[in-house]
Amino acid sequence: MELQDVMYEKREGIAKITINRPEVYNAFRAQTVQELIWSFRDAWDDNRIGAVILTGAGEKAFCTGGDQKNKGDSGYDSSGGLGGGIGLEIENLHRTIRAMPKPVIAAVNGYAIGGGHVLHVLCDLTIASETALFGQSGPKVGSYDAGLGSAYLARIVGEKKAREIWYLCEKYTAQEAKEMGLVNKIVPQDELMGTAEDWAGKIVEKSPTAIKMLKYSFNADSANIEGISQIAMASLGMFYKTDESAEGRNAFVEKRPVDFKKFRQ
Ligand SMILES: CC(C)(COP(=O)(O)OP(=O)(O)OC[C@H]1O[C@@H](n2cnc3c(N)ncnc32)[C@H](O)[C@@H]1OP(=O)(O)O)[C@@H](O)C(=O)NCCC(=O)NCCSC(=O)c1cc(O)c2ccccc2c1O
Repeated sequence: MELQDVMYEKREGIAKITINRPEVYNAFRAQTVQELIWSFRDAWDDNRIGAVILTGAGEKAFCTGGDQKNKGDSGYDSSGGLGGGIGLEIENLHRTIRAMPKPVIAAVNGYAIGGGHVLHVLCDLTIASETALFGQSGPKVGSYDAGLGSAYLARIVGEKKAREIWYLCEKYTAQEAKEMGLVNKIVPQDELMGTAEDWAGKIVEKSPTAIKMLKYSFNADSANIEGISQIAMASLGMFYKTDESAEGRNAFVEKRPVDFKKFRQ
């Protein structure tokens, strides 16, 4: 596959996948998600690879979720089909990160917001730069991830904190995220990739079968949430067609305060 939105490299048993859309803070469009799936699947299929690092280009953002400028009145830019009605194959991307038998390390170099936050949550490990900022934003922009993005998040940070994260849509520092158990390690920005590579290298030295079985075992406990995700994504496909959802996207794109008052019933 010819990659436009993603950079993909493999070295010494480690695959590195970089979302490369810094002009929109590494927000993803349908093409980006397809390229991410392709890259993860290649790393999955390559027996020389033992661990994957996911990061974002530049120093501003890891990923800020769905590209709001590429979102039309019925979802993102590639509607229907495998996108399940939301126009993005995000559910397949989530499943691929979880199902691949090799640990995925998120190297969070800036904002991890919205669907970008969900991506790091689903990675096996998260290493953050001191300047990283974390948070959900769906309810501000007319969206939600009512599957793995909420229920699996609650497994990590606890029910109260997960509800706070989604209901208030605040941003949290790397230190706050670490205290919640969302981040494994914080390092200075210029040490981020070196540390991620160091951790990945330590994994690559281990028994691949042991690592695979451990990942499957950790996943098994939350596997039922994938069923909830299917229902959530299907409902989102319908929600994206509403004026309420459009108001959230329009307010962001038009850089104005959002007004959901008229949708309160
Ligand atoms: C991340 C920010 C807080 C940064 O704010 P700051 O003021 O520092 O910078 P700017 O706002 O000026 O941003 C710089 C530049 O980048 C553009 N940009 C940033 N994020 C996006 C984005 N997501 N889409 C499109 N463009 C973006 C921004 O417009 C600027 O460009 P200019 O040309 O105008 O200079 C702040 O940027 C921010 O809050 N961003 C929005 C983040 C957001 O709301 N994301 C969530 C969207 S919903 C989502 O991600 C989502 C994805 C899924 O896949 C789902 C799947 C299933 C269920 C739900 C999903 C879901 O909700």
